[in-house]
Amino acid sequence: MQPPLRIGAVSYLNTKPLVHGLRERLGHRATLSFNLPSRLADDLHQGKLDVALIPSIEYLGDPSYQIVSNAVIACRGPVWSVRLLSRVPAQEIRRLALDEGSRTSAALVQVLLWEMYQRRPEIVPLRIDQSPERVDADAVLMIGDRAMHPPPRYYREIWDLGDRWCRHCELPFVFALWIARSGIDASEAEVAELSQILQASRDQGIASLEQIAEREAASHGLTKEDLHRYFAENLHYTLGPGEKNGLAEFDRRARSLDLIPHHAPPSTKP
Ligand SMILES: C=C(O[C@@H]1C=C(C(=O)O)C=C[C@H]1O)C(=O)O
Repeated sequence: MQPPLRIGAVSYLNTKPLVHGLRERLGHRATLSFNLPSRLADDLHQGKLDVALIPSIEYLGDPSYQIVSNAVIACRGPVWSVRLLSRVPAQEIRRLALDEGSRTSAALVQVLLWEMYQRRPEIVPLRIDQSPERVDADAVLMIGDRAMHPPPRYYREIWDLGDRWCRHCELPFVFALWIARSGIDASEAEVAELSQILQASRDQGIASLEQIAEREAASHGLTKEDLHRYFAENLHYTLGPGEKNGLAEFDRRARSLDLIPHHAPPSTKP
């Protein structure tokens, strides 16, 4: 019998509607684990996962990667959970701290700063356990659950990067996609079946947004109304023609700044 596929999903609230009932649907076919987007990307690349919900820029950086579902994390306007917090006017940012969990938004903020102000700030990391107050930088990019709470101090400018991109380009933005690496131990029929399962979980999740919001809100310090609005109005979960155009546009702009990762092939893939 072939070993179960190893599937990795993002550990943030934004992914709850995509993984609704997923474990049950997968049964013995696959294992499901959760992690930060950047770690999922590294684990997929190193062959520690077979399929994962990874940052879109990582997909753009590896031509051998295959999209396995039209279930995605995207937005068509303000996204709420991807924010630039700047202590200085954005055109004066010299040192920028990037959330360690991010790859796509980390590139997106650099694309926007370049296109709007011709600025290429020095980049430093914002560790996952580090508060934005404690980093020595003019501005901080934060994503995921921690970016959803009001920042604890005064910032000169706060950007919602979903909103900024959508207004700048008049296109949706795709943050993450379900990707299979090449060489996995699964037939085409099994990948097609997985694709159906991921879509069914998304569809079921979208039909259960109130229930998910009710279940998750309090433990994340949010009201169920706000969390429901995040799922229903900020996030968009289907890769349609607009999202594909947005992804192609992001590819072009990030590539022109050399922000697409160049992956050397890993020496051994287990
Ligand atoms: C909207 C979000 O999308 C995410 C942003 C990602 C990135 O910046 O690399 C990757 C996966 C998504 O979880 C968010 O995390 O808030």
